[in-house]
Parts: sequence; structure tokens; C-alpha cells
Amino acid sequence: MAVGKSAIGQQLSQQLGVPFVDTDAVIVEGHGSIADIFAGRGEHAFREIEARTVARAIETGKSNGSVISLGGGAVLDSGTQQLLGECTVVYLECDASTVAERIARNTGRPLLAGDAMSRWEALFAARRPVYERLANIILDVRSGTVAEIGLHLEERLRQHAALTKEVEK
Ligand SMILES: Nc1ncnc2c1ncn2[C@@H]1O[C@H](COP(=O)(O)OP(=O)(O)OP(=O)(O)O)[C@@H](O)[C@H]1O
Ligand SMILES: O=C(O)C1=C[C@@H](O)[C@@H](O)[C@H](O)C1
Ligand SMILES: [Mg+2]
Repeated sequence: MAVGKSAIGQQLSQQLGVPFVDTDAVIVEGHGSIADIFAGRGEHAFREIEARTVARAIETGKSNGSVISLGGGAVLDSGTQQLLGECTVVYLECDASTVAERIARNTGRPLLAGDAMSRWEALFAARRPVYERLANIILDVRSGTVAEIGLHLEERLRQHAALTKEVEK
């Protein structure tokens, strides 16, 4: 959470000239705030909505390509993990000290209620192996502006695409 998925995803989509979909934003448009969904219907209901939203975004992006920013817990769903096998998955690798100030500024994340940084660190430790396993590209986002990281990511994507093409020959 707060590593820059939405900001960097948006930046990358502009560079590539493809649509950008932020699945958290799509969920909010259709169902109201994430905090309200968690409070009123529970995390399980949120995860079901999230899995459907992610599946639709992947399906829609298939024909012409898109950049999709997922919520931090979306990859815990096994169906989503399977669908991501057809995508180029980028894991934005960050650390607690980089996100601390961002998290303190924004309190709308239900899973970080209470001691936000301890919660962030516990979730990160539990999820990190999943992020690493699913990623095609791991990008260090602990330094650099959003614009700089966007350019670096585009370069890494081009390298990845060239390597994949070479292997497929
Ligand atoms: N490299 C960066 N340098 C400075 N600020 C950044 C950087 N990346 C993101 N930010 C800022 O940090 C905040 C969180 O970024 P963003 O919303 O993109 O993260 P996220 O991973 O999508 O978070 P969430 O878990 O809420 O979906 C935003 O205010 C964003 O502008
Ligand atoms: O890491 C998570 O589980 C979450 C991250 C956010 O992007 C939202 O999808 C929601 O607050 C849950
Ligand atoms: Mg986001």
C-alpha cells in the first residue's frame, strides 16, 4: 500500500498511450468507498468484488493492451493469480520508511486502521513472497520521482518484451 501503483501506473499508461485502469477506483465508482464496503459488507465481500473487477479489467485490456493498477491485496485471490499469468506483472518494491509519510497523510485504508505502520509491515511481510513469485519485473521505487520511475519502468518493460520474444523464437 502507498508504494505508487496508481501514480506510476497512470504515468506509464500516458507514456505508452494505452488506457489506464485503477481497480480500486473502479470499485469505488460502482460500490462506494472501500472503507464503507469493508465496514458494511466485510473484507470477504470486498475481495469478491475486487476479483470480478480485476478479471474484467484484464479481459478488456487483452486486445489492445492497458496498464492496470491493482489493490495491494488483489493478488491473494487464486483466480486472479491465474489470470495474471497472461499479463506482464510489475512488482513495485518499496520499504516502510519510504511509505511512512504517505500513509500518515491518508487514513482511508481500512486494513491499516490502528497502528498503520505496524499493520503495513505485517501485511508486507506476509504478502512479499506472493508479490515476488508473480512478478515478471521487480522495480525498486524507493527513490526517484514518478516521472523518472515511469521512464525506468518503460525501459524494463521493453527489455522484458525483447527477452520474451527471443525465448519464443
Ligand atoms: N516516487 C514517488 N515520489 C513521490 N511521491 C510519490 C511517489 N510515488 C507515489 N507518490 C505519492 O504517494 C502517494 C501514494 O501513491 P499512490 O496512490 O500511487 O500509491 P498506491 O500504491 O496506489 O496506494 P494504494 O495502496 O492506496 O492504492 C500519492 O500521493 C503519490 O503521489
Ligand atoms: O492491501 C490491501 O489489501 C488493500 C489495498 C488497497 O489498495 C485497497 O484495495 C484496499 O484498501 C485493500
Ligand atoms: Mg492505488
